[in-house]
Amino acid sequence: MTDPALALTDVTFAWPGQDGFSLSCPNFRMAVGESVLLLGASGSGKSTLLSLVCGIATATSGRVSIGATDIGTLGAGARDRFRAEQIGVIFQQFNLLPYARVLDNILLPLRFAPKRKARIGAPAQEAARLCAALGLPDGVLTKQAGRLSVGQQQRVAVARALIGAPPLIVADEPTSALDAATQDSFLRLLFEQAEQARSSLLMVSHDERLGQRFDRVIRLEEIVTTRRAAA
Ligand SMILES: Nc1ncnc2c1ncn2[C@@H]1O[C@H](COP(=O)(O)OP(=O)(O)OP(=O)(O)O)[C@@H](O)[C@H]1O
Repeated sequence: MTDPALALTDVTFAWPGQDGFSLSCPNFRMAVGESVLLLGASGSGKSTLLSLVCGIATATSGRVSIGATDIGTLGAGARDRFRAEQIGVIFQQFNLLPYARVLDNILLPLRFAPKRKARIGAPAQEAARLCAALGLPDGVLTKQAGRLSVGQQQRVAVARALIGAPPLIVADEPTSALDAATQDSFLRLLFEQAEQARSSLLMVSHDERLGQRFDRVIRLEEIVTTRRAAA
């Protein structure tokens, strides 16, 4: 039997601190190649859940598995390497290095992921292919990332997540800064490239209009129970 792309089983987690926010997720699974949109209001715990999926935060109890690997069994260094190899992350604020060239930003995850790098013959050519497929202009690879428009930076963040075809792409509100027409073309390009790489795609958003393209649309409260320690 094939392992799911992602499986959360009996997961609990609490942020430290007096007004600690905690959540539990008894069971959430994504099949290989599946696309899922998780909807939730601001502050409902979407980014917290993604941090658990990426191993940036570690569950207090339960299991978070990517493919066959329970990431809770990995030490901090091994978890960082595993994330670089297996997960393409698109952050809400893109997290590009503004003074570095676009090319260096896109190739950054490969530096920590030799197997992901080995999947590509020529990294610079693959970066150029992704930029063209994502509608970025010729010559963009040598530009400083911080000098691009917001929409272009968003596309660079997608190219960085997709390079080397990681099995799982995780995206935190990646369209929040775009107008409706740009959102649509951005999502189309993201889906095309994720499908080509056969990556599963987990996106969180508060925007219900994004749902049409996804295999499944789930409200966070369907899979997660949250609590705040202090009222
Ligand atoms: N690093 C942190 N340390 C302590 N508490 C945190 C931390 N990050 C988030 N929280 C708590 O977790 C709660 C949920 O936040 P989270 O960012 O997961 O929600 P969200 O649904 O992604 O919100 P938004 O849509 O506004 O980004 C917050 O209200 C906050 O109290």
